[in-house]
Amino acid sequence: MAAVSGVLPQVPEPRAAVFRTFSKPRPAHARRQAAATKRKCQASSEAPPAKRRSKASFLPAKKTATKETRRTLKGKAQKTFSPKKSSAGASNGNQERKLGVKTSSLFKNNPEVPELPRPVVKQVQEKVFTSDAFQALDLHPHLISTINTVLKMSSMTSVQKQSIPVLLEGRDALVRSQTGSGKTLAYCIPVVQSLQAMQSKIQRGDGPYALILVPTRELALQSFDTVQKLLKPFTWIVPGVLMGGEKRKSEKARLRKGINILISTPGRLVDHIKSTKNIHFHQIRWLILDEADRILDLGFEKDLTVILNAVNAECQERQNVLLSATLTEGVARLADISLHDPVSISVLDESHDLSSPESEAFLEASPPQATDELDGFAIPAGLEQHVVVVPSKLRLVCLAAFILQKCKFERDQKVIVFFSSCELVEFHYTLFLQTLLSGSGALAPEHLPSTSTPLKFLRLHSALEQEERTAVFQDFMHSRTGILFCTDIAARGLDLPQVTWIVQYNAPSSPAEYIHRIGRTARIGCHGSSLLVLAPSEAEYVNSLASHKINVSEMKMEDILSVLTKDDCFKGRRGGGQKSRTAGPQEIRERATVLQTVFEDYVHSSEETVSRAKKALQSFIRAYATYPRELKHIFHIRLLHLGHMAKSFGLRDAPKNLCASAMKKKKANLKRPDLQKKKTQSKQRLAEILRSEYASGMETGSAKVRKQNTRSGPSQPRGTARNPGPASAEGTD
Ligand SMILES: Nc1ncnc2c1ncn2[C@@H]1O[C@H](COP(=O)(O)OP(=O)(O)OP(=O)(O)O)[C@@H](O)[C@H]1O
Repeated sequence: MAAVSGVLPQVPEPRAAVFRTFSKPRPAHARRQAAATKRKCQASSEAPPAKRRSKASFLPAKKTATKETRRTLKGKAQKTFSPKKSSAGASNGNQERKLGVKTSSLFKNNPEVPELPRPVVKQVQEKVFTSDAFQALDLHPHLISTINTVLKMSSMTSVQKQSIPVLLEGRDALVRSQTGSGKTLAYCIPVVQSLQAMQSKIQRGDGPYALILVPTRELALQSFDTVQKLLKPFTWIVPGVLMGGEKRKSEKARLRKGINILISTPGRLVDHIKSTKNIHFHQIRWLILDEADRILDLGFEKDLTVILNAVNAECQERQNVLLSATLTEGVARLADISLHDPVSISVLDESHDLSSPESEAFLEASPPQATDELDGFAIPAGLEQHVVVVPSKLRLVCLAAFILQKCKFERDQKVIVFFSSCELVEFHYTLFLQTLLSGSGALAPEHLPSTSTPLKFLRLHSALEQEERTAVFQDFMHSRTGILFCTDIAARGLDLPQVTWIVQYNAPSSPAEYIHRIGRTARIGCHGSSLLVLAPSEAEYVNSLASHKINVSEMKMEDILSVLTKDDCFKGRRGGGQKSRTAGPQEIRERATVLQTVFEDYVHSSEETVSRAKKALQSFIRAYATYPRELKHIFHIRLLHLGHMAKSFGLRDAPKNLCASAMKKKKANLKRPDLQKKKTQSKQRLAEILRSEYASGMETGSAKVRKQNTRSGPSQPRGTARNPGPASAEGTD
């Protein structure tokens, strides 16, 4: 068992203070220094993480931007929404008049789709499997037979082959390998092996021997499931999971009885540390941080400090293991000073020669050197990445066409679509449910897609009731087909079998999140594809990805839209009911316009639906404002055409007060100091909401917001979440 390090060098980053507490209690002067840094951290951690910190605002940053936006809005009012003027070509205008729709031209006045940069990058790759069987390891025979018969696995993956022996030796470790390469078992097997082998047999009442922290509730359930299976022959070791959304009382009871391998989200564990007498850590032998880079994110800092202080106060020696597909140099540096003699395990193959022995993995005794983000992360070999550039007005029809293509005209497709906020998920989920599903929609029954494969829409985000969240997760997990709309809560760690496509409808806020999102497909040596949707002004993002060794190939929007010619439910009245044999660009445009009209008709069918669309648009703009500084030159509100963007929410007009009212409010607030205090409070509340995924679900702040949203009661669509409120641009909703 590794002894943990003593006095640590001073590290300026606030995160370092948290990380230091991996160590056992330190001398007084170091403690004083750490306390001061911790106070600083705590103060700073009141605010949401830097990339989410910018206040949810849709105010243009500069005067010039204001002018531009006004011009945009004015222009929009003049140019669009007049059936006479609408022109996807003259014939399209005719068609619209015939249909009596108010849809403006989707294909006019769009910015030119730029030629995409084609940087040549050599992607980092890893070999997933080895030829070595688990029998090669020094494991209890019952554990091996459980792996073989219950988990139905025979040979080890590269990361398992490298990690398991090292961890069984008692070393601290930093483990990095690509998504879907078997990291969960890489730490679960050594934990179970070491605990079952303890000389004095573990008693349930001893409490936790291993603490596994994961960022989301679904991941907690998933890891719990794996541990439970491995423990089948070792019934005296009791696993347990703590996560937000469950009744605190029942968790307390389970803690009282005893949990030996405790899997938890940080927020919920902190709640129990603060409020549950029966929780103690004096037996802890293992501390595991799965998705370590996420857990060490600023948003978790406060919780992690509480947890590590509680553990350090009671336990002197333990093994620390940090794992992720995207361990950055920053995390490695912190680990270097905090862990005891850690081993860095990185399964990399930059040579692309997957057959060479060196390609399997390399192992360094010390110091740990997780590759810097800039060096690139490994991407599964079976993953084909695509990008499509779509003018803002056409985003919605393009997404719908892509989904129809995959899930209606192809078999056994399972698609995950990532959005940047809960509100966006809710809006698109309801819209597609109401318009594209038989019997429920704005399309007249004879105009419904003659779905051979029925479409199945699901959605997952942190504002759903836990019960529904778990049900959706299980449903999608066991479905052969389906479309899951979600936020980044589904981006990390989830192992959903047979996902064929990942769509990033809103671009992620970092290359790491890009890697984790696409990593929900092409797992454990399988094949899969991903599609990133960009606006013309965002095309430069391809270069940004390339600088992280991420290679995407272009897909053409016209090719995606052409699926609409496969089903005559999208045909206008012109040209009778026959299926068109030769679908030219004009035909595609007309059909896209019909589909857009269906969306717009639904959105404008009631004040309620218009209001929801407006809120979703606002949520999009707020999330857009949270891209980190280094991406602001690509993702900046000033670069967006709000009128065009409104169209992608089925709105016929850009909400006029979108910018103006927000600006008025800001000016008025500046003159009223009494409101400044309120503003700070609401900022804090926003921070709470942003972090709700990791919270216990018992905080008063977030509960209030949920309650407010519940009040909308009957007006909410079926199954609508309690709080699809403001959410971050990534994984914290
Ligand atoms: N040795 C093995 N043989 C066959 N399948 C395996 C093996 N090890 C793990 N798997 C399976 O591979 C899948 C991915 O494993 P896991 O979820 O642990 O990946 P991961 O590396 O943690 O991914 P992520 O980085 O996305 O969290 C799971 O379905 C798991 O059951």
